[in-house]
Amino acid sequence: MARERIYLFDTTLRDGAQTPGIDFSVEDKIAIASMLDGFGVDYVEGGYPGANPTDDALFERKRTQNAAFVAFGMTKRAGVSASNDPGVNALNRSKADAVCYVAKSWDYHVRVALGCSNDENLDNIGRSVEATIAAGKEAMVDCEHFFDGYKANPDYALSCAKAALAAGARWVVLCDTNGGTQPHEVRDIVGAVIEAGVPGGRLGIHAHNDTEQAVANSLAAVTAGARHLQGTLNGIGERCGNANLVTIIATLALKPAWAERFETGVTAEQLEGLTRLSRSFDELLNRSPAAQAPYVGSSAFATKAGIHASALVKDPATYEHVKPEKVGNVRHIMVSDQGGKSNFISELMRRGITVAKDDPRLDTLIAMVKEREATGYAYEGADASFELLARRTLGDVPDFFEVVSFRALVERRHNALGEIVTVAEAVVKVSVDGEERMSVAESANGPVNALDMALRKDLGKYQAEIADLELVDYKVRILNGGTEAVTRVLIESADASGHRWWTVGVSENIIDASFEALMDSITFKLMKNRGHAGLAAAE
Ligand SMILES: CC(=O)SCCNC(=O)CCNC(=O)[C@H](O)C(C)(C)COP(=O)(O)OP(=O)(O)OC[C@H]1O[C@@H](n2cnc3c(N)ncnc32)[C@H](O)[C@@H]1OP(=O)(O)O
Ligand SMILES: CC(=O)C(=O)O
Repeated sequence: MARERIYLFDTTLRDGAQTPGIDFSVEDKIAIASMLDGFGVDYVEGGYPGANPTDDALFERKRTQNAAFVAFGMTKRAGVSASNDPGVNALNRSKADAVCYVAKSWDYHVRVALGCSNDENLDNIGRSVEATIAAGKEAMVDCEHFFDGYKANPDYALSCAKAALAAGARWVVLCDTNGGTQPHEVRDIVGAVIEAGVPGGRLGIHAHNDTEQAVANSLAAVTAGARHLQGTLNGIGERCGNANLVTIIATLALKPAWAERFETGVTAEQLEGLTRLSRSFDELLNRSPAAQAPYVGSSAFATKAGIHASALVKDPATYEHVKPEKVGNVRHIMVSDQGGKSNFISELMRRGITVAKDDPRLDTLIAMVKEREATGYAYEGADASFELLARRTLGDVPDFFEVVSFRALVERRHNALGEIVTVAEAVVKVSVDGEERMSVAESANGPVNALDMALRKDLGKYQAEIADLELVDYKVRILNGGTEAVTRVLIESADASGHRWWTVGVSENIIDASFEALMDSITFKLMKNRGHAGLAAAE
């Protein structure tokens, strides 16, 4: 049976630009439009020409090759013709392929927000659509507040949709602007609109996520007959965001109930780039990807639980609703106090360490991880410290150096210019091959930085090897609180090979905790240099 086509409309650059904290430059918009254009979506809404210089500059050229490039704006105002309305002219003169008008469809809004008559609003919708078609562009209409409007006055809401349709709009898009409509209401209202004569093949949905139902509402609209879905990358958008197009794309493609009946423009090959698309977008926004994002999050196919891991290694289908590789994600079995032998064997294998299930050293390692996690360690976020603990338990880590003592102090004083400065000083004494070496360092960036500098100043024969070691991130978390508090420090390190690793330290004293994580980082680097740890060991 031939599958029906669902049309995907991306509004990341328009409704997404209304997200608090997000501010796109023209270059950002061009880059995102091009990411979307290569991904099989049908429409890319770029913004609102006439509203701001960024969007004016964007719409001086067409920015997509495959997807239709869409300009958004409001319908003409009452009392002026479409040809004399500057807003409508800016849209129709832009280099967009299509124009998406926002039109009021709730009579209360027509009265309060627009201050015109219901009939004038209908006329504004019709004339605006006609002007766009006359300009040689595809026209579509976002019926703002359609669901709330329909509940208040179904006849008027319907007449707005029909005015758009009669004037030739390719798509009439029902908007849940305030985001409070529930899936069963969407299904009923979309069904009623189709029943009233608006064909599903010209009907779309634009759902907001204020009750976390935007994806469910979009799919409910498809169930009822709508064939055009609007959404944004990673669900950004005004207030709580829009329907997450990433989730919608994967669900339509991978869930048999949808995939057997419908197809979108996204191919199976493009789908494998979904995780990359979602993460590249976050990268561009300079924010961390949401670990628990469906399909594409780093936790979407991760398990800590021992019972799950044990079944997963026998057959991944036991605990996965789809295969991670279908969306370009990866399975991740983690080690922690929630894990059993299967988690550990799987993670050790990934690191090139083979250990039998009945090896007593495996029991020792698991017991150590669980005991240490109970005192504050967190190994799922400290891959290198876990690997060192595992290799130490298996007797694989040499004593490269020994720290005989260290001291750190912080002083607030006047400098030579009479300014008040706070300076940290550290002294570290290490022993390499039985020979003691003492290093002193001073830092304006605090005692941990001073200790790190002193520790890495003179490691004797290992000094040259750690020259490219860099500390790139440092996280501190106080556990338990109160006077009993312990501090967990996580340090991310990197070297010239581009490899990054995390180490952990825990103590009642933040300096001790930091020092422990620093020492693990250096030891891991020395192991890695010898091909005895990290990726090199697994190859
Ligand atoms: C549900 C949505 O997401 S709709 C999209 C919302 N997005 C934005 O508003 C972002 C871009 N907007 C802007 O930059 C500005 O609001 C502009 C440039 C469009 C307009 O700015 P201004 O002319 O200063 O008007 P202002 O923003 O104060 O008010 C909006 C005006 O549009 C009118 N209007 C709103 N919707 C419509 C509509 N669908 N059709 C016709 N007029 C409309 C309002 O009645 C109001 O008119 P008034 O000034 O006569 O009261
Ligand atoms: C048009 C739009 O963004 C809305 O109604 O939510």
